[in-house]
Amino acid sequence: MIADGGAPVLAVSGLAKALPGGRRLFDGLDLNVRAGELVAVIGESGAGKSTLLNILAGLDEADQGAVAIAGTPLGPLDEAARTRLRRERIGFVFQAFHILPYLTLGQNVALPLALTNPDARHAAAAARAMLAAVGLEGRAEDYARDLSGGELQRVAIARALVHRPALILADEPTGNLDPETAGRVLALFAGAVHDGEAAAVMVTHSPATAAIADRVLTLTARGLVDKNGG
Ligand SMILES: Nc1ncnc2c1ncn2[C@@H]1O[C@H](COP(=O)(O)OP(=O)(O)OP(=O)(O)O)[C@@H](O)[C@H]1O
Repeated sequence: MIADGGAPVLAVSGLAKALPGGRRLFDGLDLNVRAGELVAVIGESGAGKSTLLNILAGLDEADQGAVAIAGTPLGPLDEAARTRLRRERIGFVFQAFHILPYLTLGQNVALPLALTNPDARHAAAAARAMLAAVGLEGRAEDYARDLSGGELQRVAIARALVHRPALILADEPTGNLDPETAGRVLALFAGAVHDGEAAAVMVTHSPATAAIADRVLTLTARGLVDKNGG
């Protein structure tokens, strides 16, 4: 379901980014994503998809343009305020944000809550509920090191969603999964976005993964374009 009306959760306008050597990745990039909407970003290798996600998260700087998350512009925020916004408002399913092998599943999933809320009992209960929602009921005490790839990916999704972020950023959320597991993980991910009324941007190379999105946009040097070139 795509919510219509209301301010977008993610509002991006006029974004431009060039590499240190001068190669322009994109220019004039606009993107609005509303609550409950899942947008897939595809494009050639090296087009700048991961760079774009990093800019949306405030982890990298654009050369021009503006990004606002839940009405808060990133531009004027200092590093501490950006970190706080990230922890409170964004859920990440990134390869770089790996699940920690020597923590239990419950501890891994509770991490985003532990960073913002000192109520450990609430965090543990919320983590158990979120693990159950991704099909890992009763597994909170298991260690992450013993999990399969598909199970780990589900833990990563539970961790990205546990603090009910306004915005979810995902980089290849089904990377390295077999098609059947990938399908299950994706359905779960899309359901969580739609039910939780989060806005989500997901970068992928996989047409099957992109197919579950509400919109599929291709990253080009002139920004994000849809299938019809608009
Ligand atoms: N810190 C950096 N300094 C210089 N070049 C960089 C830096 N980070 C990324 N690049 C370059 O920017 C370009 C875009 O990289 P990015 O990872 O964003 O692309 P991508 O579209 O996500 O690619 P892929 O689909 O292969 O993951 C690449 O040519 C990469 O080599």
